Amino acid sequence: MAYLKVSGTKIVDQNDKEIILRGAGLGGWMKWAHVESLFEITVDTLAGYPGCEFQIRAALADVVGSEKSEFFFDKFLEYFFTDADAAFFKSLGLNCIRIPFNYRHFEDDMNPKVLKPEGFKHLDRVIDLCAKHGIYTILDLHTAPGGQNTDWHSDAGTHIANFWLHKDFQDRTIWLWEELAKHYKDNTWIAGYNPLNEPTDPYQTRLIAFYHRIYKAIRDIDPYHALFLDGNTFASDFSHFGDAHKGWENTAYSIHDYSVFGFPASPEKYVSSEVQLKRLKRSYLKKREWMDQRGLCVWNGEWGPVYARKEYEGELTDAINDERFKVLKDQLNIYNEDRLSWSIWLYKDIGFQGMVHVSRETTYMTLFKDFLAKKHRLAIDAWGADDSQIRHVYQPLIDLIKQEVSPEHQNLYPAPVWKLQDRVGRLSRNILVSEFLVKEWAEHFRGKSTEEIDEIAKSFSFDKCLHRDGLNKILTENASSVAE
Ligand SMILES: O[C@@H]1[C@@H](O)[C@H](O[C@@H]2CO[C@@H](O[C@@H]3CO[C@@H](O)[C@H](O)[C@H]3O)[C@H](O)[C@H]2O)OC[C@H]1O
Repeated sequence: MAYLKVSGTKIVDQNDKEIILRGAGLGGWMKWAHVESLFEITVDTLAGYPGCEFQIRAALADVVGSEKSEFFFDKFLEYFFTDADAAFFKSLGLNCIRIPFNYRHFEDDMNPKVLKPEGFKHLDRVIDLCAKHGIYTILDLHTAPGGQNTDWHSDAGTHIANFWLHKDFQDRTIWLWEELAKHYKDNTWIAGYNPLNEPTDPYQTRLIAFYHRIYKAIRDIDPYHALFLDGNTFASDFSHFGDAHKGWENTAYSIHDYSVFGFPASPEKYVSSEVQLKRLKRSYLKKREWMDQRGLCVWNGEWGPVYARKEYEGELTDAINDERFKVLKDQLNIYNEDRLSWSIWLYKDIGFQGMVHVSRETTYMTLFKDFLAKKHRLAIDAWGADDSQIRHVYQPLIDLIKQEVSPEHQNLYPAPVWKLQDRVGRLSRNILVSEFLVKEWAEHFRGKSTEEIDEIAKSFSFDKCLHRDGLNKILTENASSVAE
């Protein structure tokens, strides 16, 4: 087998046959995002933890000691994706998994530029499992040193994307990709590298300069794999890329096409009206405009609605989710017309967005039941959250800023993606309140034996997961459907 490559607007195999990559992101695995699964403490669908991954890891080590803590995380990584997951994924007709990972698996901040070989243990395992089932993978550096974006998933503990302010963080990232390229350059099941998830560079130009550097660094070692470059401002904006693409071969460009209609913050009920469909399409076309003007290849690296849960949304759950499925189908219709490759967010979590999710009956979910309910009530995972129960608490702060700050200074970058209320939500809930809950999350493990900790981690294994059948059916129906 040979490498996939980018040819014009398409991804093709060695015979120049078009390969449309359709699959999902493995969020919440080698990079945690609260909502995603383990901790859903802040927002990543991982695991339901609060705060940032590094805070959670430290808090668990404080409570159970570093040996048991490492044991837990290792087991979590193992159970989270096994042969059964790969077989199931493939059975849906999907062919690609985007694997987000945190740089901390490979490098310690206190020992910079010294490779932790153990970082490859699970990444290699999952890439190989996928290959065994005929699934391509795309490696996504979701969390770079210093934080390449303003959100919790860059694991920086702050909303300042320091990656853009310290050359040292950028140098370390270049170094890491060189190590990854050395390790993976011969692996043809890897469809490509996605060097930086959702950058937010307020000045735009530093991102392009960084992409030139990373392109050269990777290409010097690995001339084979395709690169998937995210646009600025959470993969939504290529307006400052100019002619930069002329220096980059075998490169696709990644948009993240989340629609507000798929979230609790939707301004209205989604009914697939003509006006709504136009809005859905307009926002998608705007993100890919720069590529379309130049005949470049587009990959939708993240998208997808979030879902209501019976334990929180009660009787409204099914109606809400039917609406979200409508958004999903309408997005897919648009993508099919363009023969678009996509990676929905995400494969597995604790019930927010995943194609499969950990059952409420498992040890992890039982242990954290009340904690997760509190997190949900406090809406500390600001992204995708329903903040209706606590909005009144933060509204005075928003009003104060509106009253005291002149309108032209109220919308700070990453505006317009972050509006004033989003910024207040991220800083006050996602960062501040979350920080207070990190220790409470870790305390659930106090006194647990190694066997008990293993059982908690096992909650994430495929056989303990429920399937979001509505979502999976729609994905299967669209896995290979394209306009001729
Ligand atoms: O780790 C993932 C992370 O990559 C993902 O990032 C968020 C993506 O959405 C961004 O907001 C959207 C921007 O476009 C608007 O049109 C949408 O309405 C917004 O939802 C957000 O700022 C990013 O953090 O989120 C999920 C994480 O688990």
